Amino acid sequence: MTTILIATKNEGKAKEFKAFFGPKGFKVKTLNEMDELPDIIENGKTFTENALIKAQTLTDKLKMTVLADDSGLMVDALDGAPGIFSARYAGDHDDAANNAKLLRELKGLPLSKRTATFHTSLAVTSVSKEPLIVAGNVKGLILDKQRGADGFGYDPLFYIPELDKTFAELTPIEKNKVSHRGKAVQVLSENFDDWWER
Ligand SMILES: O=c1nc[nH]c2c1ncn2[C@H]1C[C@H](O)[C@@H](COP(=O)(O)OP(=O)(O)OP(=O)(O)O)O1
Ligand SMILES: [Mg+2]
Repeated sequence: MTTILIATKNEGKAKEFKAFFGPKGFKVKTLNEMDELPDIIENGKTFTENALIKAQTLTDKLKMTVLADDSGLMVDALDGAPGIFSARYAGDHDDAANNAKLLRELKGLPLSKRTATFHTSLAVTSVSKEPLIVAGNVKGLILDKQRGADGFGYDPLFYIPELDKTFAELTPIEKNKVSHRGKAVQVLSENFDDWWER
């Protein structure tokens, strides 16, 4: 059985990928189950570069098949910030502080000008293979206060007008149908088997 390592410590993310690779006959592991990890310097200028750096560094060191996700939020009124710096927007990796900072930065701006895009880049790497790279995006609006209790990160502020709900008001299955990560996984599912057999 081939093992695929999901290059994340975020169990919420990992769960979605386990649901995808488990039925394909892969044994799925996350970084939380590895004891020796190389230092990974995510110094890319794009989500895709960072996902690729994470995945390829782990494949090179561990000789394993690896999937890495790099994702984040781009707010139009902030010229695309926080972007690749989404996890550390307010300093630490702290969702509450990040959301508070986002609300401060957008204070007073009407809803129509609070447009934003969530992005996910996925990179899959394996020994002596070219990387497989896919992406997904979703557009929404940043509310002026949080709504909903599910999800993680910026979910309580990210509002989908068509659903009249934030990501934090959706079940995981509902979120997957419309989210950046759900769309990227959809594209992955259309390309993975061909790439793996190549
Ligand atoms: O669906 C999402 N719903 C809400 N927020 C989200 C989502 N997707 C990414 N985000 C935010 C959270 C974090 O502030 C940053 C991701 O950063 P990102 O480096 O990809 O993930 P991470 O550090 O949580 O986990 P890891 O690097 O171990 O995969 O963007
Ligand atoms: Mg991260």
